[in-house]
Amino acid sequence: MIKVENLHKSFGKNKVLNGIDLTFEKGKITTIIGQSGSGKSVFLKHLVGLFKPDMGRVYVDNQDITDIEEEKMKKIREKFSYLFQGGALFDSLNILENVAFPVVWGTKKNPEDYDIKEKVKEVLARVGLKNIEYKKPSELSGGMKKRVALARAIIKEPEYILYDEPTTGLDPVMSATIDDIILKLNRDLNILTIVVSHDMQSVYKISDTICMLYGGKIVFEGTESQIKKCKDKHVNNFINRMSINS
Ligand SMILES: Nc1ncnc2c1ncn2[C@@H]1O[C@H](COP(=O)(O)OP(=O)(O)OP(=O)(O)O)[C@@H](O)[C@H]1O
Repeated sequence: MIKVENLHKSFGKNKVLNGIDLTFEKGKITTIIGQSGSGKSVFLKHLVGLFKPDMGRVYVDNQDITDIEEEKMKKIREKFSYLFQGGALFDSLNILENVAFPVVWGTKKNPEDYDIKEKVKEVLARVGLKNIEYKKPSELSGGMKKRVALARAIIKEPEYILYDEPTTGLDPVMSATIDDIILKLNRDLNILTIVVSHDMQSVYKISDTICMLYGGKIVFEGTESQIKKCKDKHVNNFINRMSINS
C-alpha cells in the first residue's frame, strides 16, 4: 500500500500540490489525470523520494519515507518500477541486453547467462513478444519498443509500477494493446499500479480508480461511471475536452 497525507509542495511562489490525501492499494490500477502542469509528475516523484514535500507524509508499505535516509530510500526504490514517457531503450544494445539491463547493471552478470536469458524470454512473453532478443530497437515498431520497455520494467518483479503517459504517441490499436498488457500485468503479478495519462479511452479501460488533480488538490476520486456523472465543472471540461482529443 502507498499512502500520502496532506502533501504540499511549492517551487518558489508556484504552489503545485496543496494538500493531497490518497491511498493506493495492491492489485489495483489508479490513474491520475489533470491538465498539463497540474503537478502529476511532481506528485509521482514524491512517491519514490525524488522530491521531499514541504508538508505532509508519504508511506510505502506503512513505512514513513518522508524523511528517510537516502541509503534506506534506495532499498525502497528497488520495489518500484518507473516507466517514463517514451520508455527510452538503449539504441546500441540489443533487446536481450536492454531487457536484462536492470538485472545485470552494476554486477558481473551477463545477459547471456542461462537464468537471465530465460527470465528475459519470460517477461517478453508476458508482453506478447518472442524471438526478438537479438534485434536492435531500431528494427522494432513504436508499439513493440513500448512493450520491450514494459518487459524491462517488470524483470525485477516490482511491487509498484508507475507509468507516465504509457500510450502517448501510439495509434488506437497499439494503445489498446498496451492497455491490455497493463491490465494483465496488474492482474497476474498483483502489482500496485499508478498511471498518469491524458488518454481518456485508456483511462476508462484500465482504471479501478480515477483521480483528477486541479489547483493542487484532488478534485475527483472515483470510478468511470462516477466521473461521467460528476458535476464539477473543471472535471467536466477536462474529460470532455480529452475525450474529443483521444
Ligand atoms: N524541479 C522543478 N523545479 C521547479 N518547478 C518545477 C520542477 N518540477 C516541476 N515544476 C513545476 O511544477 C509544475 C507541475 O509540473 P508537472 O511536471 O508535475 O506537471 P504535469 O501535470 O506532470 O504536466 P504534463 O502533463 O505536461 O507532464 C509546473 O509548473 C512545473 O514548472
